[in-house]
Amino acid sequence: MTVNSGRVSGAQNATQLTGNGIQQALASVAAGVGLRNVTKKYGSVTAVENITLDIPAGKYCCLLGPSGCGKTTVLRMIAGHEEISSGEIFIGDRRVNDIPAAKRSTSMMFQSYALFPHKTIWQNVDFGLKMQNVPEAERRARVGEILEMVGLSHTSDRKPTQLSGGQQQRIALARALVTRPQVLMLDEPLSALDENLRVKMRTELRNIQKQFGLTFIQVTHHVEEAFALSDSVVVMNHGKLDQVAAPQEIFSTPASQFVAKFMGDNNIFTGKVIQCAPDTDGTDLVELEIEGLGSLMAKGYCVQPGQMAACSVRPDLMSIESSTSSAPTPYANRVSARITGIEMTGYVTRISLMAEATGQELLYKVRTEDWNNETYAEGQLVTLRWSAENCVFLAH
Ligand SMILES: Nc1ncnc2c1ncn2[C@@H]1O[C@H](COP(=O)(O)OP(=O)(O)OP(=O)(O)O)[C@@H](O)[C@H]1O
Repeated sequence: MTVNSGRVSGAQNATQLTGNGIQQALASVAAGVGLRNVTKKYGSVTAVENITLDIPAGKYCCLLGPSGCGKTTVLRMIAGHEEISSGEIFIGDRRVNDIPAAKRSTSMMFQSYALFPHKTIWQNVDFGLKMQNVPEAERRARVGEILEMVGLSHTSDRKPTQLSGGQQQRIALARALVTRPQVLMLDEPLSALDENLRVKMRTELRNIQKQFGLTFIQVTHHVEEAFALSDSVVVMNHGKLDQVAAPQEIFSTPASQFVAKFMGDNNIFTGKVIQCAPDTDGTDLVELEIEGLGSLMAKGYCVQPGQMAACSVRPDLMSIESSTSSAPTPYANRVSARITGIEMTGYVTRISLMAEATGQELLYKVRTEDWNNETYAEGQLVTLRWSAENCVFLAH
């Protein structure tokens, strides 16, 4: 763990600083979480609908989705802060439906840190142990140990306002972990931080989770954050699970139009399935007829021809050629589009386009270094092209 000053502390040094004691203590209690057909209704509002989910012990899982999709409700139900309407929740082997929050062996870390302003850092971290009536000598050892783990022993006499945002966040983490929870819940823990600190702190969270083999479940609506942190991402849509998979899989093979859209920049085309042919890798090559654009080829699992469906292509997996080019290309998919905007964002340049025939807005992303060798200009008509392999068929 690196603090603002560049000093090395916490996660990287934890074993060295504290021996294996704390590592073993934390890792040995980490437990998986299971939800079985869990539903939550608030009056006529169904916040979470019949979800079944397994989060393995020692893994980092992010609940990702737009505002109101039910992420926080899932977190609160696991923690026991919200009663479930039906279904079952397990932490490790324990069915916790009827176990109150304080006895579930979970801890929650909030966006606002929720540190007590009038207590010292030491007292803040000690608070949970005191509530659990842990004997004083043990409390002293455990608070000292966890403060060392996050590299902030020297701040123990200070008040929270005398710490930086990043330090406060680390104290909030220490306070959540000092009780040695089986599962740590994190409710948007990074959203109060500025961009630079957010990236630094998410690396620290991930390092600590990995090094100590903890089970972390985090709520976020930031795609990049979920990708950077998670072993497994749970994408939620209107109270249901749309996709549960490793970040790489969600990025390369979104399971639904909703997931493809939520990733942000994907180009999505909606149309009718014309025909399918089995491909050598067990998937199907699917031909879609897109009104105004003609035929597009995608990879996925076929549905009944005639059915409406969609396909999605990432903006970095397209390429561009002059509309006057007559050279044959191996690309199955070609769309004529006009450049409407060029944005250099650093490593990547984003080119906005509009499909000439339909007016659909499209996005092409390219390494700035490569774009600088091109002579395309705003207003120019070009051809966007991409292969069937890079085009994901989306049945729903
Ligand atoms: N106490 C409540 N009473 C009534 N409806 C609620 C209550 N809490 C949440 N809801 C509703 O349940 C749905 C899911 O809410 P939830 O807070 O879980 O969403 P979320 O994905 O965490 O959203 P956000 O990212 O904005 O926090 C929403 O429609 C919300 O309005």
